[in-house]
Amino acid sequence: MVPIDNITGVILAGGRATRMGGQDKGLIPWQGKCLVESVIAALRPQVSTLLVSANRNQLQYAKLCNCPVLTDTFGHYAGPLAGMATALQQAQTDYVLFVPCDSPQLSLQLASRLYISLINHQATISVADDGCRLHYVVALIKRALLPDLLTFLNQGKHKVSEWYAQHSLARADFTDIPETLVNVNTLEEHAILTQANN
Ligand SMILES: Nc1nc2c(ncn2[C@@H]2O[C@H](COP(=O)(O)OP(=O)(O)OP(=O)(O)O)[C@@H](O)[C@H]2O)c(=O)[nH]1
Repeated sequence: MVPIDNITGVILAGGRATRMGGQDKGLIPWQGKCLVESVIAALRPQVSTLLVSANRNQLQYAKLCNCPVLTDTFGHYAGPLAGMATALQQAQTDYVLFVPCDSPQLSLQLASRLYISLINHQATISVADDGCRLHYVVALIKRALLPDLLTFLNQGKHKVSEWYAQHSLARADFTDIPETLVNVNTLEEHAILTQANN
């Protein structure tokens, strides 16, 4: 059984979105709403508490998501790990499920697959694998890793894959539903995905 009561869900929305021309990705249109609203809808039933990690438009995120919005405390736009660290500090649960704000088709099996994989591999981090690549910011992480992450960041390091490589990492299999991990980084990808859903 997946311990939903013991999982905090965190939407990472604190990037610069340079490939999107600087537009805040979570707030771009998606099926008549903002993209982050689709992420929230998929994540909410799978976790006990929700948090958003953002470095701009915090009021808008708070209204749309109806949950606390955290601003990175480890440098401005220092990368996803900075948002993860801030969220791990705030979370009260043993597990924290991170998702990006730009993946509008997330599976309702996300938490269960990541959790089962983490337990089966006796890992501390579980990452979604679509068969072609790992989605580093779709991950279930044990909150107990916070001190280690702080040490890593305090060394001036920011690379997600480098930090993960220092830990026991499980790969959760999403090869049967890779479309649930698709994210939109550019206006072109946004247009293609919008068209595919019409
Ligand atoms: N909290 C926080 N989240 C971040 C930060 N950088 C990236 N993210 C989030 O992490 C996820 C993956 O980020 P990327 O798409 O690789 O980077 P990005 O800055 O959003 O976009 P590009 O500038 O186009 O690479 C997205 O959901 C981002 O919002 C950051 O500095 N802080």
